Amino acid sequence: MNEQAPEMPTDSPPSGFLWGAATSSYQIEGSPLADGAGPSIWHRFAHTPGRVLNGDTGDIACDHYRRWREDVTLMASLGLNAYRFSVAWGRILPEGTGRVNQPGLDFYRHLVDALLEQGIEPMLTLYHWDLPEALDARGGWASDASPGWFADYARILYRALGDRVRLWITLNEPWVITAGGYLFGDLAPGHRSQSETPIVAHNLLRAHAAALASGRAEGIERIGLAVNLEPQYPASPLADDIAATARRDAFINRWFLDPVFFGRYPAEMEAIFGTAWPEYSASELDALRAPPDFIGVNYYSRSVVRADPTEQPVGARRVRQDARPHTAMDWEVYPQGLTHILAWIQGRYGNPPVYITENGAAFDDPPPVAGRLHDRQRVAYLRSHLRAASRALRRGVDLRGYFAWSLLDNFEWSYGYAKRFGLVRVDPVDRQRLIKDSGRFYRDAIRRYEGRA
Ligand SMILES: CO[C@H](O)c1c[n+]2c([nH]1)[C@H](O)[C@@H](O)[C@H](O)[C@H]2CO
Repeated sequence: MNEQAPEMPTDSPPSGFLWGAATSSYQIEGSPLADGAGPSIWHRFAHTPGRVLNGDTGDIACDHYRRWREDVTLMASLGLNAYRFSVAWGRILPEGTGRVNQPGLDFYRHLVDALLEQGIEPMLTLYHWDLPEALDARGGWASDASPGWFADYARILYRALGDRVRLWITLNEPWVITAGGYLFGDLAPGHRSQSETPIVAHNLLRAHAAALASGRAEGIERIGLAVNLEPQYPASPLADDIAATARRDAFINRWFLDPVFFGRYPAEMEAIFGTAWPEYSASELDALRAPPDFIGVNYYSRSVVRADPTEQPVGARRVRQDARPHTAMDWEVYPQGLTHILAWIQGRYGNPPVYITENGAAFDDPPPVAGRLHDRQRVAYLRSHLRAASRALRRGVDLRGYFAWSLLDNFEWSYGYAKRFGLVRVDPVDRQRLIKDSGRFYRDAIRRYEGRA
Protein backbone atom coordinates (compact mmCIF):
# COMPACT_ATOMS: atom_id res chain seq x y z
CA MET A 1 0.00 0.00 0.00
CA ASN A 2 1.29 3.44 -0.89
CA GLU A 3 2.38 4.99 2.39
CA GLN A 4 1.40 8.41 1.13
CA ALA A 5 -2.11 7.64 -0.07
CA PRO A 6 -4.48 9.23 2.43
CA GLU A 7 -6.66 6.13 1.98
CA MET A 8 -9.47 7.75 3.97
CA PRO A 9 -13.16 7.08 4.24
CA THR A 10 -14.57 9.39 1.65
CA ASP A 11 -17.45 10.75 3.68
CA SER A 12 -16.81 14.46 3.58
CA PRO A 13 -16.79 16.50 6.82
CA PRO A 14 -19.42 19.17 7.50
CA SER A 15 -18.95 22.40 5.56
CA GLY A 16 -16.70 24.86 7.39
CA PHE A 17 -14.79 22.01 9.05
CA LEU A 18 -11.46 23.31 10.34
CA TRP A 19 -8.23 21.54 9.45
CA GLY A 20 -5.53 22.91 11.67
CA ALA A 21 -2.41 22.37 13.66
CA ALA A 22 -1.74 23.43 17.22
CA THR A 23 1.14 24.90 19.21
CA SER A 24 1.66 26.86 22.40
CA SER A 25 3.64 29.98 23.25
CA TYR A 26 6.36 28.70 25.56
CA GLN A 27 6.88 25.58 23.43
CA ILE A 28 7.66 27.33 20.14
CA GLU A 29 8.29 31.08 20.50
CA GLY A 30 11.68 31.48 22.16
CA SER A 31 12.74 35.03 23.09
CA PRO A 32 10.82 34.76 26.38
CA LEU A 33 11.98 38.17 27.67
CA ALA A 34 12.09 40.09 24.36
CA ASP A 35 10.48 43.52 23.86
CA GLY A 36 9.48 44.02 27.48
CA ALA A 37 7.99 40.59 28.17
CA GLY A 38 7.98 39.41 31.79
CA PRO A 39 9.24 35.91 32.76
CA SER A 40 6.82 33.02 33.16
CA ILE A 41 6.85 30.14 35.64
CA TRP A 42 8.18 27.97 32.78
CA HIS A 43 11.11 30.31 32.21
CA ARG A 44 12.04 29.87 35.86
CA PHE A 45 11.19 26.12 35.96
CA ALA A 46 13.25 25.31 32.84
CA HIS A 47 16.21 27.23 34.24
CA THR A 48 16.03 25.29 37.49
CA PRO A 49 18.60 22.48 37.33
CA GLY A 50 17.09 18.99 37.17
CA ARG A 51 13.58 20.07 36.14
CA VAL A 52 13.90 19.55 32.37
CA LEU A 53 15.71 16.73 30.54
CA ASN A 54 19.18 17.70 29.29
CA GLY A 55 18.72 21.13 30.89
CA ASP A 56 16.69 22.24 27.85
CA THR A 57 14.84 25.57 28.05
CA GLY A 58 12.44 27.58 25.89
CA ASP A 59 15.00 30.38 25.44
CA ILE A 60 15.12 29.68 21.67
CA ALA A 61 12.64 26.80 21.14
CA CYS A 62 11.52 27.01 17.48
CA ASP A 63 12.48 30.71 17.32
CA HIS A 64 8.90 31.35 16.23
CA TYR A 65 8.90 34.79 17.83
CA ARG A 66 11.24 35.81 15.01
CA ARG A 67 10.24 33.29 12.30
CA TRP A 68 6.46 33.64 12.56
CA ARG A 69 6.07 34.95 8.98
CA GLU A 70 7.89 31.86 7.63
CA ASP A 71 5.70 29.63 9.79
CA VAL A 72 2.48 31.16 8.52
CA THR A 73 3.70 30.51 4.97
CA LEU A 74 4.46 26.93 6.01
CA MET A 75 0.92 26.51 7.37
CA ALA A 76 -0.50 27.75 4.07
CA SER A 77 1.70 25.31 2.15
CA LEU A 78 0.20 22.49 4.24
CA GLY A 79 -3.28 23.61 3.24
CA LEU A 80 -4.34 24.41 6.81
CA ASN A 81 -7.46 26.56 7.16
CA ALA A 82 -6.97 27.02 10.91
CA TYR A 83 -4.18 27.42 13.45
CA ARG A 84 -4.39 27.05 17.22
CA PHE A 85 -1.82 28.98 19.24
CA SER A 86 -1.57 30.42 22.72
CA VAL A 87 -0.68 33.88 24.00
CA ALA A 88 2.12 34.30 26.53
CA TRP A 89 0.47 36.23 29.35
CA GLY A 90 3.81 37.80 30.31
CA ARG A 91 4.23 39.40 26.86
CA ILE A 92 0.93 41.26 27.40
CA LEU A 93 1.22 41.97 31.14
CA PRO A 94 4.87 41.61 32.23
CA GLU A 95 3.86 41.78 35.90
CA GLY A 96 0.73 39.72 35.28
CA THR A 97 -1.53 42.65 36.05
CA GLY A 98 -1.38 46.42 35.55
CA ARG A 99 0.88 47.81 32.82
CA VAL A 100 0.18 46.55 29.30
CA ASN A 101 3.23 45.84 27.10
CA GLN A 102 2.25 47.11 23.64
CA PRO A 103 5.02 45.24 21.71
CA GLY A 104 3.59 41.99 23.09
CA LEU A 105 0.11 42.83 21.83
CA ASP A 106 1.60 43.89 18.48
CA PHE A 107 3.32 40.51 18.04
CA TYR A 108 0.05 38.62 18.30
CA ARG A 109 -1.86 41.14 16.21
CA HIS A 110 0.68 40.79 13.38
CA LEU A 111 0.50 36.99 13.66
CA VAL A 112 -3.32 37.02 13.51
CA ASP A 113 -3.37 39.44 10.57
CA ALA A 114 -0.89 37.25 8.65
CA LEU A 115 -3.03 34.16 9.33
CA LEU A 116 -6.18 35.90 8.12
CA GLU A 117 -4.39 37.09 4.98
CA GLN A 118 -3.69 33.41 4.19
CA GLY A 119 -7.30 32.37 4.89
CA ILE A 120 -6.23 30.62 8.10
CA GLU A 121 -8.70 30.87 11.01
CA PRO A 122 -6.91 31.71 14.28
CA MET A 123 -7.95 29.81 17.41
CA LEU A 124 -6.46 31.67 20.38
CA THR A 125 -5.76 29.92 23.69
CA LEU A 126 -5.55 32.48 26.47
CA TYR A 127 -3.61 30.23 28.85
CA HIS A 128 -1.35 27.31 27.98
CA TRP A 129 0.61 26.94 31.24
CA ASP A 130 3.00 29.93 31.17
CA LEU A 131 1.74 31.98 34.15
CA PRO A 132 3.69 35.21 34.75
CA GLU A 133 6.29 34.60 37.43
CA ALA A 134 5.12 37.81 39.15
CA LEU A 135 1.70 36.24 39.75
CA ASP A 136 3.17 32.99 41.04
CA ALA A 137 5.03 35.14 43.57
CA ARG A 138 1.57 36.37 44.71
CA GLY A 139 0.22 32.82 45.14
CA GLY A 140 -0.39 31.87 41.53
CA TRP A 141 -3.45 29.70 40.81
CA ALA A 142 -3.67 28.91 44.55
CA SER A 143 -4.54 32.56 45.17
CA ASP A 144 -8.20 33.51 45.56
CA ALA A 145 -7.39 36.53 43.38
CA SER A 146 -6.29 34.44 40.37
CA PRO A 147 -9.68 34.35 38.61
CA GLY A 148 -9.75 38.16 38.63
CA TRP A 149 -6.22 38.40 37.28
CA PHE A 150 -7.17 36.02 34.47
CA ALA A 151 -10.43 37.80 33.57
CA ASP A 152 -8.60 41.16 33.37
CA TYR A 153 -5.90 39.66 31.14
CA ALA A 154 -8.55 38.02 28.93
CA ARG A 155 -10.43 41.32 28.60
CA ILE A 156 -7.31 43.09 27.29
CA LEU A 157 -6.98 40.44 24.56
CA TYR A 158 -10.70 40.39 23.75
CA ARG A 159 -10.55 44.18 23.21
CA ALA A 160 -7.31 44.02 21.21
CA LEU A 161 -8.14 41.03 18.96
CA GLY A 162 -11.86 40.39 19.35
CA ASP A 163 -12.55 42.03 15.96
CA ARG A 164 -10.42 39.44 14.11
CA VAL A 165 -10.22 36.32 16.34
CA ARG A 166 -13.50 34.37 16.37
CA LEU A 167 -12.44 31.23 18.26
CA TRP A 168 -11.16 31.58 21.82
CA ILE A 169 -10.14 29.05 24.43
CA THR A 170 -9.86 30.11 28.07
CA LEU A 171 -7.64 27.37 29.52
CA ASN A 172 -5.64 24.55 28.02
CA GLU A 173 -6.13 21.42 30.14
CA PRO A 174 -6.98 22.60 33.65
CA TRP A 175 -6.40 18.99 34.76
CA VAL A 176 -2.77 19.01 33.62
CA ILE A 177 -2.23 22.52 35.06
CA THR A 178 -3.54 21.21 38.39
CA ALA A 179 -2.16 17.66 38.52
CA GLY A 180 1.15 18.41 36.78
CA GLY A 181 1.86 21.72 38.49
CA TYR A 182 0.46 21.21 41.99
CA LEU A 183 -0.05 17.48 42.75
CA PHE A 184 2.63 15.43 41.01
CA GLY A 185 5.03 18.36 40.54
CA ASP A 186 6.51 17.40 37.16
CA LEU A 187 5.32 20.66 35.57
CA ALA A 188 5.73 24.30 36.63
CA PRO A 189 5.43 25.56 39.30
CA GLY A 190 6.46 22.07 40.55
CA HIS A 191 4.39 21.86 43.75
CA ARG A 192 3.45 18.52 45.35
CA SER A 193 0.55 19.32 47.62
CA GLN A 194 -2.64 17.28 48.02
CA SER A 195 -4.24 20.11 50.00
CA GLU A 196 -3.39 22.84 47.46
CA THR A 197 -4.58 20.78 44.47
CA PRO A 198 -8.39 21.05 44.90
CA ILE A 199 -8.01 24.79 45.65
CA VAL A 200 -6.09 25.32 42.40
CA ALA A 201 -8.67 23.32 40.43
CA HIS A 202 -11.48 25.38 41.92
CA ASN A 203 -9.71 28.66 41.08
CA LEU A 204 -9.12 27.50 37.51
CA LEU A 205 -12.83 26.76 37.16
CA ARG A 206 -13.64 30.18 38.61
CA ALA A 207 -11.12 31.70 36.20
CA HIS A 208 -12.73 29.97 33.22
CA ALA A 209 -16.16 31.26 34.33
CA ALA A 210 -14.80 34.79 34.85
CA ALA A 211 -13.09 34.85 31.44
CA LEU A 212 -16.26 33.53 29.80
CA ALA A 213 -18.28 36.29 31.46
CA SER A 214 -15.80 39.02 30.50
CA GLY A 215 -15.83 37.68 26.94
CA ARG A 216 -19.61 37.83 26.82
CA ALA A 217 -19.46 41.45 28.04
CA GLU A 218 -17.11 42.20 25.14
CA GLY A 219 -19.41 40.52 22.60
CA ILE A 220 -17.20 37.47 22.08
CA GLU A 221 -19.44 34.63 20.93
CA ARG A 222 -17.33 31.48 20.64
CA ILE A 223 -15.34 30.72 23.77
CA GLY A 224 -14.27 27.17 24.51
CA LEU A 225 -12.46 25.13 27.11
CA ALA A 226 -9.74 22.65 26.06
CA VAL A 227 -9.54 19.49 28.13
CA ASN A 228 -7.34 16.41 28.03
CA LEU A 229 -9.64 13.40 27.84
CA GLU A 230 -8.55 9.81 28.24
CA PRO A 231 -11.17 7.02 28.15
CA GLN A 232 -10.72 4.60 31.06
CA TYR A 233 -11.29 0.85 30.63
CA PRO A 234 -11.28 -1.65 33.55
CA ALA A 235 -8.52 -4.26 33.38
CA SER A 236 -10.97 -6.91 34.65
CA PRO A 237 -14.64 -7.28 35.63
CA LEU A 238 -13.57 -7.40 39.30
CA ALA A 239 -15.51 -4.90 41.45
CA ASP A 240 -12.29 -3.28 42.69
CA ASP A 241 -11.11 -2.64 39.12
CA ILE A 242 -14.52 -1.30 38.07
CA ALA A 243 -14.55 1.09 41.06
CA ALA A 244 -10.94 2.15 40.42
CA THR A 245 -11.82 2.87 36.78
CA ALA A 246 -14.75 5.05 37.83
CA ARG A 247 -12.50 7.01 40.21
CA ARG A 248 -9.86 7.53 37.53
CA ASP A 249 -12.56 8.55 35.02
CA ALA A 250 -13.82 11.16 37.49
CA PHE A 251 -10.28 12.32 38.27
CA ILE A 252 -9.20 12.77 34.64
CA ASN A 253 -12.35 13.23 32.53
CA ARG A 254 -15.16 14.64 34.72
CA TRP A 255 -13.39 16.77 37.37
CA PHE A 256 -13.63 19.93 35.22
CA LEU A 257 -16.38 19.21 32.70
CA ASP A 258 -19.05 18.31 35.26
CA PRO A 259 -18.70 21.64 37.15
CA VAL A 260 -18.81 23.79 33.99
CA PHE A 261 -21.83 21.93 32.60
CA PHE A 262 -23.67 20.82 35.76
CA GLY A 263 -22.39 23.12 38.54
CA ARG A 264 -21.23 20.16 40.60
CA TYR A 265 -18.09 18.06 41.12
CA PRO A 266 -18.08 14.30 40.49
CA ALA A 267 -19.03 12.45 43.67
CA GLU A 268 -15.75 10.51 43.55
CA MET A 269 -13.62 13.62 44.19
CA GLU A 270 -14.29 13.63 47.93
CA ALA A 271 -13.24 9.96 48.18
CA ILE A 272 -10.09 10.69 46.16
CA PHE A 273 -8.93 13.70 48.19
CA GLY A 274 -10.46 12.77 51.55
CA THR A 275 -10.05 15.46 54.20
CA ALA A 276 -8.12 17.60 51.67
CA TRP A 277 -11.36 18.09 49.72
CA PRO A 278 -12.91 21.44 50.78
CA GLU A 279 -16.55 21.98 51.68
CA TYR A 280 -18.32 24.02 48.97
CA SER A 281 -21.63 25.83 49.37
CA ALA A 282 -24.36 25.40 46.77
CA SER A 283 -23.71 28.95 45.51
CA GLU A 284 -19.95 28.31 45.18
CA LEU A 285 -20.67 25.22 43.10
CA ASP A 286 -23.35 26.91 41.04
CA ALA A 287 -20.89 29.73 40.26
CA LEU A 288 -18.74 27.16 38.43
CA ARG A 289 -21.51 26.50 35.91
CA ALA A 290 -20.09 28.16 32.78
CA PRO A 291 -20.75 25.93 29.79
CA PRO A 292 -18.31 26.74 26.99
CA ASP A 293 -19.57 27.40 23.46
CA PHE A 294 -17.44 24.43 22.42
CA ILE A 295 -15.25 21.80 24.01
CA GLY A 296 -11.68 21.46 22.81
CA VAL A 297 -10.74 17.78 23.09
CA ASN A 298 -7.06 16.93 23.47
CA TYR A 299 -6.89 13.19 22.80
CA TYR A 300 -3.75 11.06 22.74
CA SER A 301 -4.49 7.67 24.25
CA ARG A 302 -6.57 5.61 26.66
CA SER A 303 -5.96 3.87 29.99
CA VAL A 304 -6.66 0.30 31.05
CA VAL A 305 -7.13 0.52 34.81
CA ARG A 306 -6.47 -1.76 37.77
CA ALA A 307 -7.14 -0.99 41.45
CA ASP A 308 -3.92 -0.24 43.31
CA PRO A 309 -4.01 1.27 46.82
CA THR A 310 -0.33 2.22 46.51
CA GLU A 311 -1.11 4.61 43.64
CA GLN A 312 -2.43 7.71 45.41
CA PRO A 313 -4.62 9.72 45.47
CA VAL A 314 -6.84 7.71 43.12
CA GLY A 315 -5.97 4.16 44.21
CA ALA A 316 -5.74 3.12 40.58
CA ARG A 317 -3.01 2.62 38.04
CA ARG A 318 -2.66 2.32 34.29
CA VAL A 319 -1.89 -1.23 33.05
CA ARG A 320 0.47 -1.11 30.06
CA GLN A 321 -0.94 -3.00 27.04
CA ASP A 322 2.34 -4.58 25.98
CA ALA A 323 0.88 -6.28 22.93
CA ARG A 324 -0.15 -2.98 21.38
CA PRO A 325 1.88 -0.23 19.68
CA HIS A 326 3.08 2.66 21.82
CA THR A 327 4.50 6.09 21.03
CA ALA A 328 7.81 7.53 22.22
CA MET A 329 5.90 8.89 25.24
CA ASP A 330 4.97 5.27 26.03
CA TRP A 331 1.32 6.10 25.29
CA GLU A 332 -0.68 3.26 23.71
CA VAL A 333 -1.84 3.95 20.15
CA TYR A 334 -5.62 3.47 20.50
CA PRO A 335 -7.64 5.37 17.89
CA GLN A 336 -10.91 3.75 18.97
CA GLY A 337 -10.61 5.76 22.18
CA LEU A 338 -11.05 8.98 20.22
CA THR A 339 -14.38 7.82 18.82
CA HIS A 340 -15.44 6.60 22.26
CA ILE A 341 -14.57 9.84 24.07
CA LEU A 342 -16.31 12.00 21.47
CA ALA A 343 -19.44 9.84 21.74
CA TRP A 344 -19.17 10.09 25.55
CA ILE A 345 -19.21 13.89 25.36
CA GLN A 346 -22.15 13.76 22.97
CA GLY A 347 -24.18 11.64 25.41
CA ARG A 348 -23.14 13.21 28.72
CA TYR A 349 -23.08 16.92 27.91
CA GLY A 350 -25.84 17.24 25.31
CA ASN A 351 -23.87 17.04 22.05
CA PRO A 352 -22.04 20.37 22.35
CA PRO A 353 -19.90 21.61 19.46
CA VAL A 354 -16.47 19.97 19.68
CA TYR A 355 -13.08 20.58 18.11
CA ILE A 356 -10.29 18.06 18.41
CA THR A 357 -7.82 20.70 19.56
CA GLU A 358 -4.89 18.30 19.98
CA ASN A 359 -4.15 14.86 18.55
CA GLY A 360 -0.75 13.54 17.56
CA ALA A 361 2.20 11.40 18.53
CA ALA A 362 5.87 11.54 19.40
CA PHE A 363 8.06 9.00 17.69
CA ASP A 364 11.83 8.76 17.41
CA ASP A 365 11.99 10.07 13.86
CA PRO A 366 14.64 8.81 11.44
CA PRO A 367 17.12 11.42 10.20
CA PRO A 368 16.19 13.25 7.00
CA VAL A 369 17.47 11.67 3.79
CA ALA A 370 17.72 13.69 0.58
CA GLY A 371 15.38 16.33 1.99
CA ARG A 372 12.70 13.89 3.08
CA LEU A 373 11.82 12.56 6.53
CA HIS A 374 9.89 9.28 6.43
CA ASP A 375 7.99 9.28 9.73
CA ARG A 376 5.86 6.27 8.86
CA GLN A 377 4.59 5.68 12.42
CA ARG A 378 3.23 9.21 12.66
CA VAL A 379 1.54 8.86 9.24
CA ALA A 380 -0.14 5.67 10.48
CA TYR A 381 -1.16 7.38 13.74
CA LEU A 382 -2.74 10.31 11.90
CA ARG A 383 -4.53 8.06 9.39
CA SER A 384 -6.06 5.87 12.10
CA HIS A 385 -7.15 8.83 14.23
CA LEU A 386 -8.66 10.75 11.33
CA ARG A 387 -10.69 7.63 10.60
CA ALA A 388 -11.74 7.48 14.26
CA ALA A 389 -12.86 11.11 14.06
CA SER A 390 -14.78 10.27 10.90
CA ARG A 391 -16.60 7.47 12.76
CA ALA A 392 -17.63 9.99 15.44
CA LEU A 393 -19.03 12.28 12.76
CA ARG A 394 -21.06 9.36 11.44
CA ARG A 395 -22.50 8.93 14.95
CA GLY A 396 -23.76 12.52 14.83
CA VAL A 397 -21.08 14.08 17.05
CA ASP A 398 -21.03 17.83 16.39
CA LEU A 399 -17.37 17.77 15.44
CA ARG A 400 -16.27 21.09 13.92
CA GLY A 401 -12.56 20.64 13.37
CA TYR A 402 -9.30 18.76 13.87
CA PHE A 403 -5.98 20.26 15.01
CA ALA A 404 -2.91 18.07 14.77
CA TRP A 405 -0.44 18.32 17.65
CA SER A 406 1.87 19.72 16.60
CA LEU A 407 2.78 21.95 13.67
CA LEU A 408 6.45 21.93 14.71
CA ASP A 409 8.78 19.77 16.75
CA ASN A 410 8.93 21.84 19.92
CA PHE A 411 9.75 22.09 23.64
CA GLU A 412 7.96 19.11 25.20
CA TRP A 413 7.89 20.45 28.76
CA SER A 414 9.93 18.31 31.18
CA TYR A 415 11.17 16.20 28.23
CA GLY A 416 12.68 19.25 26.57
CA TYR A 417 13.43 18.60 22.88
CA ALA A 418 13.82 14.83 23.31
CA LYS A 419 10.21 14.13 22.27
CA ARG A 420 9.10 15.32 18.84
CA PHE A 421 5.44 15.65 17.82
CA GLY A 422 5.82 17.87 14.76
CA LEU A 423 4.41 17.48 11.27
CA VAL A 424 7.42 19.62 10.52
CA ARG A 425 10.93 18.90 11.73
CA VAL A 426 12.83 21.73 13.42
CA ASP A 427 16.58 21.30 13.16
CA PRO A 428 18.07 21.37 16.68
CA VAL A 429 21.00 23.49 15.51
CA ASP A 430 19.73 26.01 12.96
CA ARG A 431 15.92 25.64 13.50
CA GLN A 432 15.44 25.04 9.80
CA ARG A 433 11.98 23.68 9.07
CA LEU A 434 11.51 20.46 7.02
CA ILE A 435 8.03 19.11 6.26
CA LYS A 436 7.93 15.44 7.27
CA ASP A 437 6.01 12.75 5.37
CA SER A 438 3.30 13.16 8.03
CA GLY A 439 2.94 16.81 7.05
CA ARG A 440 2.60 15.81 3.40
CA PHE A 441 0.11 13.10 4.38
CA TYR A 442 -1.97 15.60 6.36
CA ARG A 443 -1.91 18.07 3.47
CA ASP A 444 -3.12 15.34 1.06
CA ALA A 445 -5.73 14.16 3.55
CA ILE A 446 -7.15 17.67 3.83
CA ARG A 447 -7.37 17.92 0.05
CA ARG A 448 -8.98 14.45 -0.17
CA TYR A 449 -11.51 15.12 2.58
CA GLU A 450 -12.35 18.49 1.11
CA GLY A 451 -12.83 16.86 -2.28
CA ARG A 452 -10.02 18.77 -3.87
CA ALA A 453 -7.78 15.74 -4.49
C1 LIG B 1 -1.86 13.34 28.36
O1 LIG B 1 -1.69 14.13 27.21
C2 LIG B 1 -2.22 15.43 27.34
O2 LIG B 1 -3.52 15.44 26.87
C3 LIG B 1 -1.39 16.38 26.57
C4 LIG B 1 -0.44 16.13 25.60
N1 LIG B 1 0.04 17.34 25.23
C5 LIG B 1 -0.59 18.30 25.96
N2 LIG B 1 -1.48 17.70 26.74
C6 LIG B 1 -0.28 19.76 25.94
O3 LIG B 1 -1.44 20.53 25.69
C7 LIG B 1 0.81 20.08 24.94
O4 LIG B 1 1.41 21.30 25.33
C8 LIG B 1 1.82 18.92 24.88
O5 LIG B 1 2.94 19.26 24.09
C9 LIG B 1 1.10 17.70 24.27
C10 LIG B 1 2.01 16.51 24.01
O6 LIG B 1 2.47 15.98 25.22
